[in-house]
Amino acid sequence: MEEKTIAVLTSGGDAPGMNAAIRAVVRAGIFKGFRVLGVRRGYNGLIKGDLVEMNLRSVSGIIHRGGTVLYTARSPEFNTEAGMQKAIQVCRAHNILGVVVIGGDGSFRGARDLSERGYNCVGIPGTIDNDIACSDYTIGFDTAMNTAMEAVDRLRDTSQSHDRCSVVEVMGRRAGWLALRCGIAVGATSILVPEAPFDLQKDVIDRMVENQRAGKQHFVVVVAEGVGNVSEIAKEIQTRTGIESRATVLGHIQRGGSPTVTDRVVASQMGYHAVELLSKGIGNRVVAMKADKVVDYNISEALQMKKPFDFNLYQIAHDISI
Ligand SMILES: Nc1ncnc2c1ncn2[C@@H]1O[C@H](COP(=O)(O)OP(=O)(O)OP(=O)(O)O)[C@@H](O)[C@H]1O
Ligand SMILES: O=P(O)(O)OC[C@H]1O[C@](O)(CO)[C@@H](O)[C@@H]1O
Ligand SMILES: [Mg+2]
Repeated sequence: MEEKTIAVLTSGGDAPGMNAAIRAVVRAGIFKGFRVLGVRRGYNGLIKGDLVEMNLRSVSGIIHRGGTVLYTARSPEFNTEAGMQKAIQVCRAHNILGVVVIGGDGSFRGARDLSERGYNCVGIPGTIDNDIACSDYTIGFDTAMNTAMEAVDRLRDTSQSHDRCSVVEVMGRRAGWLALRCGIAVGATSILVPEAPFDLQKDVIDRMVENQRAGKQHFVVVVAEGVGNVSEIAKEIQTRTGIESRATVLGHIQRGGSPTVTDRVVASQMGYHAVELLSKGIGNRVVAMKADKVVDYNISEALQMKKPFDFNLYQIAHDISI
């Protein structure tokens, strides 16, 4: 009798906690009697057949490590019918009946397409952006927030010593979740996110001047990547307020590092749940966290959902930062 085989891959930007998810998938898979294959470098590995046999020990000592031991990639080829067909041939050749895809929304589109062609896929939200609409939480978000917060705490030390304004860019091309929470945690004077329109004069400059009159001498402005160029924003702030302003881009530092407890635990729960679905012959699902419960959704439905930005928290940040 042929062995039942499942595969696991990581795709899109890496996120701390992806390794914990891989570990859970491999261990749960073996526990449920599957042969488990690791696919290297996302969908590129599925196209090329870059597969590695996973056993209980191949995921030892990785739960605390950032990045992904399976490597990750963005694969334009998988987005084409020819690329998809190559991947299907590889799945067929290795008798793969299901694939766990750990990644973001783009990766889930690939998982949906593969499911529609007969290969059960289950997505696990792994991205520091927390921008998966169907899930309250995405693996990597907590670690990234803490990394960004610690970095801005350090910036604050120097901006305080020099009576400066620190304009800090945190990651998030289309999502301001990281900026919002990090901004509150560091007591930023202003937080700029792509979801909320802003007026530089009213929402940043006037607030700084008002705060300065009340005795504040240093400032932190947190800006999400998608909002615009932080060097230009810093220059504009300096010109209009006369307060010396410096820009810092935190960049990929936010994607690395050892995952927090939250990321390790959520990754373990989601990995286990994904394997449970596959073991019941269920695919075309995204695992999600809703009100502290692990649930799952149809991928197409999940991709159509909208995640309303937390304007209430945004307002709180605004009101308590004067
Ligand atoms: N519409 C699609 N159809 C098939 N595959 C897709 C599609 N969109 C994306 N993919 C595949 O998923 C990969 C990852 O997508 P993307 O680069 O958008 O990252 P992501 O998973 O959204 O993660 P993040 O945005 O957090 O970095 C793409 O390189 C591609 O291989
Ligand atoms: O590392 P790359 O490919 O430049 O992608 C950067 C993007 O990926 C993310 O880190 C999400 O994975 C976004 O916050 C950021 O905009
Ligand atoms: Mg994405």
